[in-house]
Amino acid sequence: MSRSLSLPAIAKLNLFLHITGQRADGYHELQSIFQLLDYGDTLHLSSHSSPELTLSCNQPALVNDDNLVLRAARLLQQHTGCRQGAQIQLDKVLPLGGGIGGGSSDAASTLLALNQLWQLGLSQDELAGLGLQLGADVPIFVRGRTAFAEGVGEKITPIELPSCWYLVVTPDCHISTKTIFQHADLPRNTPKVGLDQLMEIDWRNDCQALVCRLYPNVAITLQWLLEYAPSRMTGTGASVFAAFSDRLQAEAALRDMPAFCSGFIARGVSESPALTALTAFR
Ligand SMILES: C[C@](O)(CO)[C@H](O)COP(=O)(O)OP(=O)(O)OC[C@H]1O[C@@H](n2ccc(N)nc2=O)[C@H](O)[C@@H]1O
Ligand SMILES: Nc1ncnc2c1ncn2[C@@H]1O[C@H](COP(=O)(O)OP(=O)(O)OP(=O)(O)O)[C@@H](O)[C@H]1O
Repeated sequence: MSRSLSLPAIAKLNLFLHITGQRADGYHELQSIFQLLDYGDTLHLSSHSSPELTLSCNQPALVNDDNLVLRAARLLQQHTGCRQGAQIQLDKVLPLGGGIGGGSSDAASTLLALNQLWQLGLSQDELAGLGLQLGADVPIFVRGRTAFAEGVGEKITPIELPSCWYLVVTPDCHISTKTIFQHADLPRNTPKVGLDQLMEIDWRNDCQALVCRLYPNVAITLQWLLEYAPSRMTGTGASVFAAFSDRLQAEAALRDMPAFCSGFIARGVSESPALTALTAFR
């Protein structure tokens, strides 16, 4: 029997990002707050009884075997031995390589949706574990909560933050996460501190100074946004963001952004709209 489901795949911001060490396998240990937003891509999925997986996308260049949507679907088939397949359409709106987790969120929503459509009954812990094999940012989207995160981002403590509007602006440079994490000049020894203390100090992103040096357009964009409100970079860039209590103020800034940028405004949410949609589907 064919079943269908549409799920959002929303963006995240790293409200701060501390790099606290490096593991033996090269991955970096972090402390961060992942703020989920109510804005992102949409996935439309239909299951069928043969194992083929097909992907279509409004950005045809993203249709390839390495797309995280297909990698997530294949991983789920391999892990469970499931012989069902799916036709998946990805409506992509999030910028690529923006530090807002677009690909990771697509992967997480694919895992959540196919677990439902194929009636696999995997727990959230199992799906988060599978997600971690695809990328460090995938588990947070599987769990679907704004959270304080440690480890490589997989040790998650949900938190409630005051609701506000975020302006997210992405300059026209594509930054590879791997390149930044492998750079010799990246600071890697910020001391680990408790969440209570982190809520008291000024927030910063340990990747920001290096990225601004390597990509002048990120530095220019940040300087521009700082005229409106306290601003920072998210993840390994290239996007920068600022919080506003009033949407109109965020809109005024968006109208003025540098010509080489794209941007959007979104509300910070405690629960991912993907999780909300999934609960309604059950
Ligand atoms: C910067 C963040 O976005 C913060 O949320 C994430 O840590 C990045 O997560 P991601 O994009 O899912 O990254 P992955 O696809 O897992 O890793 C890409 C590459 O970045 C490096 N990497 C990534 C995450 C991490 N904690 N340490 C690392 O050193 C690794 O070299 C890896 O090969
Ligand atoms: N579904 C997908 N959407 C976007 N990019 C994808 C997808 N699948 C694979 N990719 C590849 O991953 C690269 C990085 O994409 P993504 O948008 O997730 O970066 P990012 O926002 O920097 O992520 P993060 O915040 O997790 O570091 C893209 O350039 C693209 O080649």
